[in-house]
Amino acid sequence: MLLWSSDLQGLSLLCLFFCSRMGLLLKILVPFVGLVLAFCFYSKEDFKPEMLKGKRVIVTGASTGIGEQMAYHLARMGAHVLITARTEAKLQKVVTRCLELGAASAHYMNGSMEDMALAEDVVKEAKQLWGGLDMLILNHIGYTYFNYFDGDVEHIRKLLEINFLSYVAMTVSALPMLKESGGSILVVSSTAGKIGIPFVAPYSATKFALDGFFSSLRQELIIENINVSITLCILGHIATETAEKTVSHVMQKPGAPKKECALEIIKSGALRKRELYYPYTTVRIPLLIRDWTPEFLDSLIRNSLNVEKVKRS
Ligand SMILES: NC(=O)C1=CN([C@@H]2O[C@H](COP(=O)(O)OP(=O)(O)OC[C@H]3O[C@@H](n4cnc5c(N)ncnc54)[C@H](OP(=O)(O)O)[C@@H]3O)[C@@H](O)[C@H]2O)C=CC1
Ligand SMILES: C[C@H](CCC(=O)O)[C@H]1CC[C@H]2[C@@H]3C(=O)C[C@@H]4C[C@H](O)CC[C@]4(C)[C@H]3CC[C@]12C
Repeated sequence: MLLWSSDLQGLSLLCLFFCSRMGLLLKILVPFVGLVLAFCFYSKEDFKPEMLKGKRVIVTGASTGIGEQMAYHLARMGAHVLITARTEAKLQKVVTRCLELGAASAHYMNGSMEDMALAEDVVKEAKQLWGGLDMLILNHIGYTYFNYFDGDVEHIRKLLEINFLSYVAMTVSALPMLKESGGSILVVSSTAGKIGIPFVAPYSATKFALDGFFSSLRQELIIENINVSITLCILGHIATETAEKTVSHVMQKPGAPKKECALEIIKSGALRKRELYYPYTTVRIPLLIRDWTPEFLDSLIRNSLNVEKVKRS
C-alpha cells in the first residue's frame, strides 16, 4: 500500500502517541519517526502564491467565515474572483475589499443555493465574465443546528439541496470549462463528513454525501484521463462567527483560525491534493484510528464535548 507523506506523518504521530504510553519511545521509534519526518519534510511540494495570479475562481459562501477569508487570500494573490451568498450587502463589502487587496477582478452574485438555477447561473456568469474557469471552491452551507436530531426529515431534504445537490449542479455546469483549463474543484467538508459526531446528524449526512459523490467522480476523471483535480477539504472546528455562536458553549477548546484555514484550503487546491486535513492533528489522527478502534474513537469524540450542556430543544 503506497503511503503518502501526510499519512506517514499521521502514522508517526499515532506511533508516538501509543508508544509513549508503552515506554518504547526512546528505543525503537524515535529514529524511525525522525527518518519518516525527514522524508515528509523533503517530499513536500512548494506552494507559490503566483500559482493563483490571473486565475479565474468561483468561491461560494463567501460573505463571511472561511469563504470570505478565501476571497481575500485569492485577491492578495491577484486572482479573478466571483463570490456568492444570499446577503448582497455583505457581498458588496467583500468585493470592495478584494479589489483593495489586489484582485485582478471581483464580482458577486447573490441568492440562495436552494435554487439549482442560481447554482447554474453562477457558472454561466463566470463564462460571461472570463470566458473560462480555473478553480471552483464549493464552500457554502445552509442553517446548521447543534443539537439532538429532532426528527425533521424536511430539514434534511432542504439541507441536502443546499449543502450537496447545489455542489453537484455547479460541478456539472463548470466541468466543460474546467476540462478546458485543466482546473480544480475544492469541496469544503468536515470531520463530521468522515466520522460520527453527535448533534449534527442532518449536516453530517450532507457532508458524507459529498465524500461519496466527489470521491467517485475523482475516480472517473482519472479513468478517463481528464485533467481536473478534486480536493476534499476535511476541517475540524474553525473559529468562524457562526461556529462560535453555535458551539462555543459545548467545545472544550477554541476553534482553529479561519484565515489560516482558508489559506490551507487554497494551497491544497493549487497543489491538486486529494484531501486536506485541517487542523492536521485533530482531524487526521481520528481518521487513522477510525477503522481500527471505532468504539474508542466514538468515546473520544463524546468526551471532547460538554454534552451535558446540550439540551433538547
Ligand atoms: N466553522 C467550522 O467549525 C467548520 C466549517 N466547516 C465547513 O466550512 C465551510 C464554511 O463554514 P463557515 O465559514 O463556518 O460558515 P459560515 O456560516 O461562516 O458561512 C456560510 C456561508 O454560506 C452562505 N450561505 C448560507 N446559507 C446559504 C444558502 N442557502 N445559499 C447560499 N449561500 C448560503 C452564508 O452567507 P449568507 O447567509 O449571506 O447566505 C455564508 O457566506 C462550510 O462548508 C462548513 O461545513 C467544516 C468544519 C468545521
Ligand atoms: C465538535 C467537532 C470536532 C470534534 C473533534 O474532537 O475534533 C467539530 C468538527 C466539525 C464541526 C462542525 C462543522 O463541521 C461546522 C458546523 C457549521 C456551523 O457553523 C456550526 C458549527 C458546526 C456544526 C461545527 C460544530 C463543531 C464540529 C462538529
